[in-house]
Amino acid sequence: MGALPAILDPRSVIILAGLMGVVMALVVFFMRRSYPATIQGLDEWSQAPLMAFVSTMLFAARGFFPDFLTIVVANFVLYQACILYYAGSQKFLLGRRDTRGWTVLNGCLALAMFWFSSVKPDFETRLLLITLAVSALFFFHAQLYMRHEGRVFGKRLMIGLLLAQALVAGLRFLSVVAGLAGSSLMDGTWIQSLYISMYSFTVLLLSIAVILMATDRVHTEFEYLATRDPLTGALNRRAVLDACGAVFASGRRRMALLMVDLDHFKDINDRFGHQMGDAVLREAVGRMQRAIGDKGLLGRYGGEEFVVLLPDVGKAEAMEIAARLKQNIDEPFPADSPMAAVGSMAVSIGVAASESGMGSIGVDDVLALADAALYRAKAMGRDQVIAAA
Ligand SMILES: Nc1nc2c(ncn2[C@@H]2O[C@H](COP(=O)(O)OP(=O)(O)OP(=O)(O)O)[C@@H](O)[C@H]2O)c(=O)[nH]1
Repeated sequence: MGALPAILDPRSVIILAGLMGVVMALVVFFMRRSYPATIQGLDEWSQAPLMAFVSTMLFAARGFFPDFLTIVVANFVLYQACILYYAGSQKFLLGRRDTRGWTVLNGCLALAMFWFSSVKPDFETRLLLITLAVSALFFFHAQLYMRHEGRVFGKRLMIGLLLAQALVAGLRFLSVVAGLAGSSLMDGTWIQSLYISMYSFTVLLLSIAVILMATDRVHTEFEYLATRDPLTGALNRRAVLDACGAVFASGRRRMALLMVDLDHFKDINDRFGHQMGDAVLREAVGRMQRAIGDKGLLGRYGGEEFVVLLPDVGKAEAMEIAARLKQNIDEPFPADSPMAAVGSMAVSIGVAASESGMGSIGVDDVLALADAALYRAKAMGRDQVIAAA
């Protein structure tokens, strides 16, 4: 079996894989420069293929350079490249990296490679050790993504690649156990060719997966920025009006809108400063979100005025939600809160709801109805919920 003819010349494949790695490293490097700093991991992901390139050049020089370089250093650098890919994923997914354990393992591997190449040369044992270590690292790497899986194609591609790589390394390990290892890296056994070809494709596809994931993240961040109020994180006016328009266009029978305005907010600014006012606004939004839950959307209409869009909610439930919202806002600030000096907030709410469809009435008309109810709430002394006529 080990004597099956080579499908591909291992040395050419190794050099080609390394060159592909360099091209991909450059692509990720230039991406990193134009992407926002919030997209983490690109540094590691652009360095990893370069390291892989160095290691492949060393592997390809087997027979020309001393064994220490083409075995001990080459394997060390290759494993370090795999660790860097993993570190990039940790930063991308978790915002921090910790690969110390894997680096220590790599140090031990290097010692073993030295022992089994210079002191007691044994190709099979070297192969057993490195394939086991590679398989374990790729498996752990895949697991990291499985714990953070999203519906993003890049992530799924990443998981597929990492598992395939772990599997091929595992197969190569078993081939050694079964005595099919060949006698050196340049032996063209089928499993050797599979392993090396798989590796070269992985270098290319890993970088593509990385580019897909980072691009998707940038897209999500920009979308978030374009639709959110930067101070409070609530939807901005345009986004909430768009959402209202979409709900109206869907022809639902039941829906409700709340217009919410903090009472005497100017006093808070005047007495405690604008920054305290900002903190109070953020706190108010958090409390309102808790009252709304997944029943609807909250948008900042302007200043200290908010809109709550409640699709599929009738008048009675809208009044309940408004009451809960007011109750949450009324809750005094705890003594240990940075806003304790303010004491508490109050809010006025106007509610417009429909049980039987809006007929020819448009978004603007319903907003005007809710606004008129809010105006009445203010006129009647504030701190209350009023339903539109
Ligand atoms: N801190 C802070 N203040 C804001 C922001 N946007 C608007 N304001 C302030 O909100 C205040 C709103 O004042 P008014 O419209 O008089 O409303 P009010 O004092 O709440 O009075 P009523 O609504 O009538 O109860 C103004 O002083 C604005 O400067 C913001 O983003 N941060």
